[in-house]
Amino acid sequence: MLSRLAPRDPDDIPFVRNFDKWGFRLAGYRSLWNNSKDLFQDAYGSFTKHGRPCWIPGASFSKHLALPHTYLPWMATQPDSVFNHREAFDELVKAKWAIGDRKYITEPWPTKLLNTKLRENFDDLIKAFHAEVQLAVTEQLGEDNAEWREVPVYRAMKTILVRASGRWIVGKALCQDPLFNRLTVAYMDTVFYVSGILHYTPVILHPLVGPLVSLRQRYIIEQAKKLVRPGFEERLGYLSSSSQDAAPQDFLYDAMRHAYTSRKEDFNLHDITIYALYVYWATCHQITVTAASTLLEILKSDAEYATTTRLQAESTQVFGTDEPTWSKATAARCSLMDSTLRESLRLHTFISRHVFKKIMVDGVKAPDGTVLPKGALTCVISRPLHTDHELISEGNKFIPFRFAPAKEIPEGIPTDSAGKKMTTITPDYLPFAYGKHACSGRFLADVTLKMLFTHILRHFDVELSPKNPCPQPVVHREATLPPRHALIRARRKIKV
Ligand code: HEM
Repeated sequence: MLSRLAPRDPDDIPFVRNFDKWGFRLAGYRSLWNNSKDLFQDAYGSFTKHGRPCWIPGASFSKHLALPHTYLPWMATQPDSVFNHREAFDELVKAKWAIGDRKYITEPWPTKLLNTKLRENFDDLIKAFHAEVQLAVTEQLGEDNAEWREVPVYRAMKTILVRASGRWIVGKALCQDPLFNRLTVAYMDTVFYVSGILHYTPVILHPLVGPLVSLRQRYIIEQAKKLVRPGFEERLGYLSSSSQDAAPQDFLYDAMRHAYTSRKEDFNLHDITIYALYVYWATCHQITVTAASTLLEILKSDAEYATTTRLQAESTQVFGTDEPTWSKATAARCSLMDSTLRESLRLHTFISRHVFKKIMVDGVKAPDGTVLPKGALTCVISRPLHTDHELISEGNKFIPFRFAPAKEIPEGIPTDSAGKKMTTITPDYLPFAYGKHACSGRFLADVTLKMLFTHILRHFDVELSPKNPCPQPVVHREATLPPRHALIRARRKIKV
């Protein structure tokens, strides 16, 4: 039935809210600016939920093609030469201005390097993160076991995760340098600032506006290069040495070695610094949003679900009272924590759409016969899908343990979603995207988030600050973020 109704000509694909028509066009772009939540809900409810693609208002006064999530298994079989995610990201992020150049996104080698590291050195990455996370948490939450410390949760999570991830990105010395970490955070924030402004600037003006809005980013890169230089020079020595055993095991060295042997044009301080900053942005931003949102939700849901008590009990059951030993296997045993994280990702992903691709060729035909136009930037609308009451009960409510194995779900909690893991991707759960370019770091994110929260809950009393008893996520244009100034208070537990 659907295939008979499917548009055979790309020009027949419908527009949400008729935004192609005069009178509706401006309203469409205005909604993207000030009410994207309702706009995406309409596109999902009227079209994509029912298996039909539609055009939605897109970046820089363009249009994007929202595809039904039911296309995903078919899309996953298509090569990058048909659906390309790097080209889509370049267009969305405006990499030339926001990152420093297009190549940092479009070149596949840094991601390949990272994927190899994630595959072959997973345990070393966990060890590096573990070594740093305890110091980073103490730095943010303090050591006082008498007085509460008020902590801005989003900033604290960002600082902790940047410092701890830095251990495997740039090594111990640099990841403990507060100035370098501040520059890294500033770089990450400026990526969004620059791409956000260009998102709402007509393309024709980008060559004028781009250089101006990216001035700050270029300054940050120059400052970061000064701090990376000693580590860069130290690593140069190892490149020519016959013994690699003593060489640093971080991304900085991996990137230098790769550029030295296979990519001479990138073998310089400038490019290697930006590749490292780009890796921070790609690996730390989403995990920070998840960490801050999850901590706030754990505390907000405590009264109804005894969330902190149950998570603490689980950690004692899995690890006893000794310092936990972390691996994929021990993390997998923390099923209540796993469920809490999946619930947080379901409700609080940073953006409302996922699986961005650019169609690279003519005549691409979807399984229902719809012909998709070359050049279109496609996405799958995710937030309304994640919260659809027909797919999940009480879809808009944070229910921390709903995904735990059925026998562990406390009484009174819906069991229709039992047994789904945080890292298991399906066409209706897209925080990590879908297909062969889905997040390859999700298993590391899984272990590191569990490590972080387990450490906090075991060593600190934590509660919401009385100054903000019920902090709510903030919708900013297309992004949903934890409230920037939300405070928690923390106090070190007294050792017994
Ligand atoms: C909660 C935390 C995280 C979320 C929600 C997340 C989400 C995502 C998403 C949506 C993509 C797909 C982008 C696309 O459609 O092309 C992605 C890609 C990727 N992520 Fe994550 N990510 C997280 C943490 C991490 C971490 C900690 C790492 C590494 C240590 C990582 C490494 C990667 C890599 C390498 C890719 C590119 C995969 C490829 O292109 O083949 N991510 N991530």
